[in-house]
This record gives sequence, C-alpha cells and structure tokens, in this order.
Amino acid sequence: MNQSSLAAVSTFKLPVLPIPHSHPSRNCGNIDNLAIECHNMCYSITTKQGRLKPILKDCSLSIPSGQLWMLLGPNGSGKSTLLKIFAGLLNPNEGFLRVKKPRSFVFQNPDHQVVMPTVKDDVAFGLSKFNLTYDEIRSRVARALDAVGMYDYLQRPVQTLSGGQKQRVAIAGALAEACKVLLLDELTTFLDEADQVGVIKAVKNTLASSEEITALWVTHRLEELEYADGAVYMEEGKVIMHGDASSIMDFIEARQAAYIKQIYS
Ligand SMILES: Nc1ncnc2c1ncn2[C@@H]1O[C@H](COP(=O)(O)OP(=O)(O)OP(=O)(O)O)[C@@H](O)[C@H]1O
Repeated sequence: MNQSSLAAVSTFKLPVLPIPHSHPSRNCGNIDNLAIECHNMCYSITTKQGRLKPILKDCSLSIPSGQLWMLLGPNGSGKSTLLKIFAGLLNPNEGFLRVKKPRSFVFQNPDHQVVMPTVKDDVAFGLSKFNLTYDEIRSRVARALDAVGMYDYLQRPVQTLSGGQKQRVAIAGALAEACKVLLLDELTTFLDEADQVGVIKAVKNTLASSEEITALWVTHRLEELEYADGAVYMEEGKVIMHGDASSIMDFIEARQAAYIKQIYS
C-alpha cells in the first residue's frame, strides 16, 4: 500500500484528466440499504459583495448502510462542507438528499466535543433528552464505551486521556444516542500513529457490532483507505468518483503520477 498522503499534493492543482464514469445509477441498490444518498446536490454561499459563490456543484453519491467510507480530496475541495450538509448543519440549495437518522458529527478537535469531567459523564451527557431511567443510561454508556474499546476508562477524568482516546469517547457519545450515521471530520489529523490506528479500529469494531451503523470519514491520509469499504473522491466542489476503496486508491495514485509527470516533463 502506498503510504503517500493526499496532503502532499493538496496545495497543487492536479491536471485535468479524463474522469471515468462514476456517477451512481439511481438503480444502484435497494433504497432502504442506503445510509446516505444525494443527487445533483449544490451548495452556494453569498459573499459580502452579495454574489453567489458555488461551493458544492452537482454532487451525487450513495453509501450503503453498515459500511465505513472515506471522503478524500485536496484542500478546499468541499469535503467538510459536504459532511456538514450530511449532518444537517448546513442546507443544500438544490438537489436531492437523504441521510438516515439519527446522525452524529464528530469534530476534528475532541476538546470541542468532550466536555464533561469524567468519561462516563461525557458519554451520558447527550442522553438527558431521552427520558431514560438511570439503569438504561448506565447500560447505554457501558455498551457504547465497550464498542470503542474504552470501557476500562469509565471513571477516568477526561483531561487524562490522549487525543485518540478522547476521539473514541466522542464516538461513544454518538453511539450511546443510537446514531445510525457517524460523520467523522478528519479525526486523525493531530494523532500519532498508535492513536490513529486505535481510532480507526474503534470505528471498524463499532460497525462490526451493528449492521445499522454507517460511518463516513473525512481524511487526507491515503493509507487509511486500507480500512474502508468504499470511498468518495472530490475536487473543486465536485464528486469526481465514488465506489470501492481500491478503485479510488488506483484513481488517486494515477492522478498523482500524472501530475508528477507533468511537472517534470
Ligand atoms: N463560509 C464560507 N465562506 C467562504 N468560503 C467558504 C465557506 N465555507 C467553505 N468555503 C470555501 O469552500 C471551499 C470548500 O471548503 P471545505 O472546508 O469544505 O473544503 P475541504 O475539502 O474540507 O478543505 P480542507 O481539506 O482544507 O479542510 C473552500 O474553498 C473554502 O474556502
């Protein structure tokens, strides 16, 4: 597996290469088996000068339930914007969108999300809105922490955790709320290798424990594709390709190779 990172090329403009047919057919599967589906979705912002600036252009993709998908692309290609739309934090201007609910967004910096003094309190924090008994809360917190391999840390003060452990607690918080779609924004950017692998494996184990949960993971690290069932590749606000992880890996590597050939020729 090529260990190169997209970040290495992300500040450069890749050459325009022919794009293989990549848009999903509307008949790509049973609609109930799709966790995320969008067709011709557009998102624009209004600039201070009152002009419309397109951020996402005609994005179409479908992600089956129960799978881990990665979302890749150079800086500024629209990954975080797309993820925020899937999370319901932004609204598209045009197009069709369907995301299974409940859904949860996990931020890049866990300090923005893990806020309670102990691990168990933090995971229980979002459950107050559900009118659950004490025993139900305790059982949900235990199951969620078990799924991300953090059960032994139940009583730990959160400030004693590593970045990767905090990420896993943030994911457990989403699981405790019975979320069906996990939207994960560059969780491993600031982590060392051990924490990086720990967080990815926690997500994989979570998905293995329930066919109901789907995860979409934004990353710059091409090597993380090894853990994915599928992937989406974006450039300049467009979904260029989506499908099985190895095809996306081949596509990105070919694009990088063509770019390097172009600058040295
Ligand atoms: N509120 C906003 N106002 C102006 N421009 C915006 C706004 N939100 C996003 N953009 C622009 O839209 C484009 C896509 O941004 P986005 O953050 O989604 O990209 P990204 O692929 O997640 O980038 P990165 O990998 O650097 O995090 C960028 O050019 C960004 O500057």
